[in-house]
Amino acid sequence: MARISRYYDVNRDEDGHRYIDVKVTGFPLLHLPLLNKATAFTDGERQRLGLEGLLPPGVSSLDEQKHRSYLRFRQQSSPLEKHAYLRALQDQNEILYFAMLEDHLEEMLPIIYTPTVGEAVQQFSRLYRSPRGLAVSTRNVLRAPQLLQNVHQEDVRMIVATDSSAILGIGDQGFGGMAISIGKLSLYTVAGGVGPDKTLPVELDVGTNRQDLIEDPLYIGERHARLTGKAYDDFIDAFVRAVQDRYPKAIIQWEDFSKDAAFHVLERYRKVVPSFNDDIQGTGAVTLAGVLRACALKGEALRDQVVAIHGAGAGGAGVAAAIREGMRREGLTEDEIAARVFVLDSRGLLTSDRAMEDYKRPLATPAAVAAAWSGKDLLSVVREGRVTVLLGLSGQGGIFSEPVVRAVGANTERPVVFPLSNPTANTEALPEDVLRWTDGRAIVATGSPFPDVEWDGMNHQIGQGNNAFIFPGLGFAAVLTRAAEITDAMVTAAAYALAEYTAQAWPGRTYPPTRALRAASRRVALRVARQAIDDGVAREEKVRHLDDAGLEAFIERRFWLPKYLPYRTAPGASPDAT
Ligand SMILES: O=C([O-])CC(=O)C(=O)O
Ligand SMILES: [Mg+2]
Repeated sequence: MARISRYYDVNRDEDGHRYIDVKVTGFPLLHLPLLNKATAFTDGERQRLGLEGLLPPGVSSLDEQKHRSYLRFRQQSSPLEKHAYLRALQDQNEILYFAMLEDHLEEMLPIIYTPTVGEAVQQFSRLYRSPRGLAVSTRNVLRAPQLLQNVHQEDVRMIVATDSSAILGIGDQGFGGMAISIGKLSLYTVAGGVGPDKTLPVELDVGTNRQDLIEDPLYIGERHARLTGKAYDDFIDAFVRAVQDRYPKAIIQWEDFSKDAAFHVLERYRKVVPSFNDDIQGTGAVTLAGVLRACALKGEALRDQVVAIHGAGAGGAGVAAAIREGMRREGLTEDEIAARVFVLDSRGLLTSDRAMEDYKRPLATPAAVAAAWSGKDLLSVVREGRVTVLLGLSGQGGIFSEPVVRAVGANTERPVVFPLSNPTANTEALPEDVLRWTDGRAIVATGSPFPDVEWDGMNHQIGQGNNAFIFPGLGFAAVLTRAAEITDAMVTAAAYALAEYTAQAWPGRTYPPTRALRAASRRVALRVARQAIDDGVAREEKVRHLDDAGLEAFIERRFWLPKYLPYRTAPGASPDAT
């Protein structure tokens, strides 16, 4: 018997079929999103579970419910309205929400995730309707163990936690970052196979430095400046300890922490609790995968490229590390790599003789390499460094100007230009401009979704280089293998798995279309699980001796799918007991 929730367990009958033992009946049952089947409760269930008269007489199938909900979805007048509609559905009936998402993934992904989730973050206090996830804040963190006890789920395996200090490319968002944790976890379920009963979105509300939020009477977060230094560390320590006590099998995904905090938190905890930073490692891996594909399309190797990364926050630093690792694997020495990977922050090229934050030091170009260049700004670096691959992680919309993109185009027949910042308004250049400025020669991918571009009679598909192609498979593999730690090699394996899958299933593209997110995630999960076993961090006995076919079957069997199970009442359940 699996302990799932304070309110129900999943059991198997004599024939091995799964059913749910509910400990709640009547009205409260209709208000627990993980249990509510709404009009799909059968007549027998309605009688046994105290629901008669509380629902309209018609009994619907899941398919009929999906149809009804989809029609309503289509009637919503804007992406944000659609987002609010889907979130409300998720808070009423999670099986239906995920079943519908699965059917319409390509259409709904930009609604529940980037870019619309960016608006939902900004409007969070105004859109707020019902509770979801865990709100740890400066007023309750001392009681973190009790907060975790208040969560009804008994076996959480996947947590996405943000302190909202650097949401997407839009900065400090206070409590609103909760929407990102919620959105990422929807992808864990629909693409990564982690059941919604096993996921927990978390907002670490350490305050906000946004005076406009603090003064907004409708703001629902803590109204004071962000904790820093020891107070910040104590806060996160208390959270991590409480998670370890209550959910010893949980993996944590750190999301949207601003640059220094991102590295600090990752390094402080990655060996304490299995965890990874999505913006450093997930973005790094997804970018490496797309650049490897772009090189293959060019008929060249990564080792032949010169790469400029504009933006030295968590994403930029993670991408630099991933590209360097890719070059290392193709046989380049550290000196050769240092002369081929250039990272720029808002003050220009990072060179070893310049002042900069500690975490940027390893990304700096030896001063000698750029000593004779006329400037350290982006255009000079592209021209004088002979850059062939330009990657945008700056969060600055439009920063890839026409002269910059043309300069990359002058260095190579097939320039690779990835404006990766999110959401859409932060994209460093519009795909159609990049293609126009390079006479259709560029290979373009973006972080947020963009439609295909027609140029000179040719259709150019714009790949979505978003960490959504990495984290669901990476996290799912970590959950299934019960990884003691998420190693760098596991993250790199995710990158190569995505490139391999794309080459096989979608040749000619840099990234798969988002409708293939689930297939891509399964391949990522397979390769990451293998790497976890090879690295000796897989604590799950059952996977350690499986060959690839066995591992694939194991992943397949554990992939959660949205289906209604039959209900029985658990012994001792009384009507209306909660
Ligand atoms: O959420 C996304 O779309 C990708 C991501 O992690 C970010 O931009 O911070
Ligand atoms: Mg992020």
